[in-house]
Amino acid sequence: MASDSAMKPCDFVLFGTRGDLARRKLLPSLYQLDKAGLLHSQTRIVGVARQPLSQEEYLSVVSEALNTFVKETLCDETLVRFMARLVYVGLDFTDSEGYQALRDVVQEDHVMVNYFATPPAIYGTICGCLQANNLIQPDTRVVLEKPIGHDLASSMVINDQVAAYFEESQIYRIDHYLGKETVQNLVALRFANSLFASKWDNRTIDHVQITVAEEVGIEGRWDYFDKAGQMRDMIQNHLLQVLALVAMDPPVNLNADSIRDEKVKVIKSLRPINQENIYENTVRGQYTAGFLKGQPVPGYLEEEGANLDSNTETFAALRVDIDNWRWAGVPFYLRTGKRMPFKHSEIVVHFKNPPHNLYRDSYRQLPPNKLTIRLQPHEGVEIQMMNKVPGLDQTQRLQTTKLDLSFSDTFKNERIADAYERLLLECMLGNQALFVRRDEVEQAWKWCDSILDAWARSNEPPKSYPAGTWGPVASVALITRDGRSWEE
Ligand SMILES: NC(=O)C1=CN([C@@H]2O[C@H](COP(=O)(O)OP(=O)(O)OC[C@H]3O[C@@H](n4cnc5c(N)ncnc54)[C@H](OP(=O)(O)O)[C@@H]3O)[C@@H](O)[C@H]2O)C=CC1
Ligand SMILES: O=C1O[C@H](COP(=O)(O)O)[C@@H](O)[C@H](O)[C@H]1O
Repeated sequence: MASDSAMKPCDFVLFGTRGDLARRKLLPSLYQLDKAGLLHSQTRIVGVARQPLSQEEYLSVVSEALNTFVKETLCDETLVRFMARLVYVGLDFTDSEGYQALRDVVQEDHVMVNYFATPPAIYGTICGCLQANNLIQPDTRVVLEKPIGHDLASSMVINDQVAAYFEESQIYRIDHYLGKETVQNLVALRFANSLFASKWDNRTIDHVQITVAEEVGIEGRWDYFDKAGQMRDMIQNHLLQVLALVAMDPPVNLNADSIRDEKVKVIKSLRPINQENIYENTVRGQYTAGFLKGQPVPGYLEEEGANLDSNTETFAALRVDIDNWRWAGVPFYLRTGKRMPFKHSEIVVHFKNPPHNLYRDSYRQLPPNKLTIRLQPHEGVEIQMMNKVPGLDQTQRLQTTKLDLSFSDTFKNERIADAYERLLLECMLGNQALFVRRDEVEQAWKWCDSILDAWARSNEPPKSYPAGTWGPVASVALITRDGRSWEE
C-alpha cells in the first residue's frame, strides 16, 4: 500500500458500529479510504456493539451498510480487502469486564483509535472501562462525536470525564464541517492568495453572510432534535466553526494549535447576545406544513413522535458582531434552517463600494464586489465584479459579471471526498488540525447559552414558516433594517 510509510497500523475501534452514523457515514468512509489506498495494510476495524454477533453476521451488517450508503458501485477488490480488516466484539459499553474481549483483539504495536459513535452521556464511562482494562497507551486516541453536552456546564462535565483518562493531544472532537473540502479551501483561499490577504478586514469588507440551508427536516430524530434545536444542532458547532475560519487572523503556521489558537480568539470576541439585545439580533423559526419540490411535507409539530406544544427552533437567523480590531463595524449574518427550499450552503463576503463613484450618472450606487464560497452543493468560488459592456457608444454601460471557479469543472478528474473520509484519515495520522479543541467548544457554548437563555426567558414562540420557504419573514427584517438583504 502506498500509505504504509505515511502512517502506523491502527486498530480503529468503532463503538456503536450498528448505529445510524456508523452505517451511513463511518463504514462507507473507511471503505473509501481503503479504496484510495490510504489505510495501512495492517490496519483493522474493530466494530463494537451490544449484541453478540458472529464474524459472519457482522460482515453482513457491514456489507448491507456499504451497499446502501456507498453511492457508486462497490469495487470487488477493495471489498475483499476491506472485509478482511473487520473484527467484531460484542459488549455492553458500560460493563468493564466485557472489555477483556476487546483487549484480546487489539494489538500492542497498533495505534488504537477509539471512535465513540454513541450517546455522549457514556463517553466518560467508556474511557473509564478502557483504563480499567489497561487499554490506554500514550498514543491511544479517542474521537468524540457532537454534541458535546447541551450547554456549557454539561459539556464541561463530559470534557472533564474524558480528560480524566486522555490528554488533550489524544482527544479528537469531530465537527464534520471542518472535513468538507470547501471549508478547507477557505483557509487556502484566504492565506494562499495575496489578493484576499490584504483585503480581509473592516477597511474593505462591508459584511459577511453565512447561510446553511437544509432541505431535510429532522429525519425521524425527534427525541434528539427537540431537545437540541437548530442553535445547538448547527450553530454552536458548524456555523461558528465556519465563521471562525472566515474571521480568524493568520495563524503562525498550519499546525493544529496555531489554527485553533486563532479560531478561539474569534469565538471569544463575539459580542454577547442576551435579553437586552435578543430581538434586534436574532430570529428563530419553526416550520409548518408546506411543499418541497412540489410534494407536501408535514410541519415540525406533525413529525413522527412530535410533541404538540414544542417551541424548539428549526431555523435561526442572527446578526453577529465581532468585537476586535479587524472586524469592528462588520456584521456577520448567519442563517440556517431545516426544510428550506433546497440544500444550499455558502459564505458571501460583501466588499465595500469604491470610495468615489465615477459612474454615478448611471449608477446611484455601484453593485458591490462579492466573493461567494459555495460550500455545498456545486462547490466552488465565485467573484462578482463590474465590467464595461463592449461597444463604441458614449455611455459607459456596466454590467455585473462573475468569475466562477466551479470545483466540478476545474477539477474534473478529482472526486470530492466526504468530510468524514478526511477526518477519519487525519485522526489515524494523528493530525488534530481539523478537530475542535476543548476551549473552542466551551467558548462556543458560553456564547450560545446566553442566546438560548434569552430565548427561553422571552415569552415569544418561534415564528412559523412554511416548509419549502427561506424562513420567517422576520428574518428578512433582521437584515433589511441594516440596509442590506440576504443573498437569493
Ligand atoms: N446520526 C447522525 O447523523 C449523527 C450522529 N451524531 C452523533 O453520533 C453519535 C451516534 O449517533 P447515532 O449513530 O445516530 O446513534 P444510534 O443510536 O443510531 O447509535 C448508537 C449506537 O450505540 C450503541 N449503544 C448505546 N449505548 C450502548 C451500550 N451501553 N452498550 C453498547 N452499545 C451501546 C447503540 O446500540 P443499541 O442499538 O443496541 O442500543 C447504537 O448502535 C451520537 O453522539 C450522535 O449525537 C452526530 C452527527 C450526526
Ligand atoms: O451535524 C449535523 O449536520 C447535518 C447537516 O450536515 P450536512 O453535511 O448535510 O450539511 C444536519 O442535518 C444534522 O441535523 C446535524 O446533526
